[in-house]
Amino acid sequence: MSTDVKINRGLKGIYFERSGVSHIDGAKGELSYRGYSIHDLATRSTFEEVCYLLIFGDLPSAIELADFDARLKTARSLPPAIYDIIESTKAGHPMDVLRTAVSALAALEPQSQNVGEDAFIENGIRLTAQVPMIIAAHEHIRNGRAPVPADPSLSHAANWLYMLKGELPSDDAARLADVDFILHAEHGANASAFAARVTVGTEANLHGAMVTALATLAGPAHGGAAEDVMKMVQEIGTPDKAAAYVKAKRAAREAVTGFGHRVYRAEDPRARHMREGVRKLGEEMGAPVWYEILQGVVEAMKPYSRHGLNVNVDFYSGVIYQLHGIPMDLYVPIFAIGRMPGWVIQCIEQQRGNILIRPLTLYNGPELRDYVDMSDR
Ligand SMILES: CC(=O)SCCNC(=O)CCNC(=O)[C@H](O)C(C)(C)COP(=O)(O)OP(=O)(O)OC[C@H]1O[C@@H](n2cnc3c(N)ncnc32)[C@H](O)[C@@H]1OP(=O)(O)O
Ligand SMILES: O=C([O-])CC(=O)C(=O)O
Repeated sequence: MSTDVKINRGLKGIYFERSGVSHIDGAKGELSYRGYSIHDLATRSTFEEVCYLLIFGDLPSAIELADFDARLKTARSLPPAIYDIIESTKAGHPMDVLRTAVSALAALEPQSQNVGEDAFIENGIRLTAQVPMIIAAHEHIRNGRAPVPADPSLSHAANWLYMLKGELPSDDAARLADVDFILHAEHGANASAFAARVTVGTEANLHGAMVTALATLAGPAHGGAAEDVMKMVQEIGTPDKAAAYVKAKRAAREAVTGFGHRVYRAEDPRARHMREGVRKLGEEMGAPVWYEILQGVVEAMKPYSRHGLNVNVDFYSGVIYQLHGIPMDLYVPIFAIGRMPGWVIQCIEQQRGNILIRPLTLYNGPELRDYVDMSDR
């Protein structure tokens, strides 16, 4: 057993592949998709345009966008058996229900077994349209209501809110959801995209990779952070208690949720758009206290920021969802709605010139020893 092997636990700082999709400059706190700054995309683009950009590599022309939008809208349907599966699992966490339903779609829709780039694009577009339908249907079914059918006249974000709430969202609410999806759409070799790539590396189909990605996103160190931030804000209760909360967490050497990132050593560039969203929405709704609590935590964390420890994308998103009256356990599924195109393109990149992803673990168990029969143990 070699002892001089360098082990990179958590694959920190390791390049395992090349990717032409998103670029993250962790030191400067910059992010771009296909060469376009996240700030331009968040202020000037729509989620549909960003999906097209991520999957096909360039911003769409008006005709290309209309065609892509029509494909997404045509895909807004679920086999009836999915509603039965949601009914029988309705008491579970929405992320478990979503993952189970996506897994069932693989068994129910024969085209999900197809592999190759065209199949991944086709199945990726279908799943991108179906994922919000599953989440919204579950929310209605668990509350004893019938699911709200999709409205083909609405954008992806507006239709999501319409299916969830059963009423047309305001333009501002739809745009905020649209921006949220754009900001969450893609982020390189994050844990869930990496997990999806591992699945595709075995030549498995896209639905299998999406199940892997959903399972991986659910954890509190990744997509689960927004839900935990909202719980933290509720626990803190009033802005004057934020400093004491942070002090106690740091004294116990516990992580403050919504802070920290494997790659960023400056503020996550996505956070600024969500921060502005919380501030504006809180003021408009006469509930500025949530924003004030969050800013109290940011202030109290400053002495601990020597490693560039800063807020990440999910520090502000939970409060936006709360102000929209969305249940806390839907926060991770909302992240998944936005991340669909990122996962799809990561899987497409993986299967171009595919290679099995199979690193090594350095053995540190017992030396070879003699087998002892049961009667002698
Ligand atoms: C969309 C996303 O997935 S973004 C991430 C969402 N997750 C969260 O918000 C959960 C809270 N954050 C964390 O748990 C971590 O920051 C992670 C898991 C995201 C990243 O962890 P790592 O890459 O292992 O962080 P890393 O080890 O480089 O941390 C550097 C230092 O900052 C500290 N640190 C990191 N995150 C936090 C935090 N949230 N609160 C307090 N201290 C922290 C570490 O303890 C470490 O300090 P030390 O050197 O004195 O021991
Ligand atoms: O990149 C990461 O490690 C996590 C993250 O911010 C994301 O997936 O959006």
